[in-house]
Amino acid sequence: MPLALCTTSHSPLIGLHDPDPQVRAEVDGVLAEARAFVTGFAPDLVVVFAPDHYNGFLYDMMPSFCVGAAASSVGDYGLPSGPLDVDRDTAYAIATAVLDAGVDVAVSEDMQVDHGLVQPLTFLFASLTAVPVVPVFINCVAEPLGPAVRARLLGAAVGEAVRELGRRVLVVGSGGLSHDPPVPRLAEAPPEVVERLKHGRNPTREQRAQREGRTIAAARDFAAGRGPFRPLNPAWDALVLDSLAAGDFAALDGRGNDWFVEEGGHSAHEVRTWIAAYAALAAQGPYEVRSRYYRAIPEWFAGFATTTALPR
Ligand SMILES: O=C(O)CCC(=O)/C=C/C=C(\O)C(=O)O
Ligand SMILES: [Fe+2]
Repeated sequence: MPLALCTTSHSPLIGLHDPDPQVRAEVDGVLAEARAFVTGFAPDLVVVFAPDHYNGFLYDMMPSFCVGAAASSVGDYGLPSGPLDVDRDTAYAIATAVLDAGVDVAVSEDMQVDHGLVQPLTFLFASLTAVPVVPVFINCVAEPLGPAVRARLLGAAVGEAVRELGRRVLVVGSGGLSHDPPVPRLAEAPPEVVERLKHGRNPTREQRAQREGRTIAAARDFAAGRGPFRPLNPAWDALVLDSLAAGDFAALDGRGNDWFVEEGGHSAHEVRTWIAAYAALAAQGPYEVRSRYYRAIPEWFAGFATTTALPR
């Protein structure tokens, strides 16, 4: 049954701290091509593997993976807020099949999602509700993290589940490759940030503006070569892209979490969403990458990449 894939980096800084206009236009062109690819495929369901940045998933209860049976966008970084058109029955069918396959996934009847999930929907559909969606959260920031291979097993189980549906399913992976933006870490956070990481859902408009202002200021520093952030790593990004394009999951399966951080920065764990999406596609058999774009964009704190792929 038809399946297609689009993976893309996201960045909260898009539109708020842009690179040179030529670079912005280049990325807009790539995303327009991805949109055309998706329009041509005409999915009737979108399964999105995405992280969260302490907006919907906090330390009061942090699962490794969670399938949303209902979800709404918090509207961070100027993105649209409100409900997604979640296909609840299919969300439960996928969660049940994934559990049966031995991957412990949580379920949410009220998932809050942030730019990590919303941006790819706006890139590809310009809307939160154009096509029914099943959101699949993958924890990529809140330590302790399980090994990245678990994301592959999750993706493979989701791929097996959607194979049974007899529908046109687009799988999406959303996350940067190498990048080290200022996402707080519990172990080194001051008390007021620890409190936010545990109980900081639904911040006030002022609190959200403050957080977003700090991210923009950090991006200014990073683009100017200042600050404590790890550099982007185009060579590592190429290794990840090459491995996924070749279906060589073994190149990533055996890697420890420290490897991802050392090579790509703390948020490089977001490549778990790409691993899951490609593993879902691989569940259908051999695949072929149809487009691949990469550019290191410090203004967005991102080794920014977008790929599309189809079964061979
Ligand atoms: O608490 C905050 O607002 C931390 C900043 C933040 O969420 C940054 C996110 C960055 C990305 O999503 C990214 O570059 O992938
Ligand atoms: Fe992110």
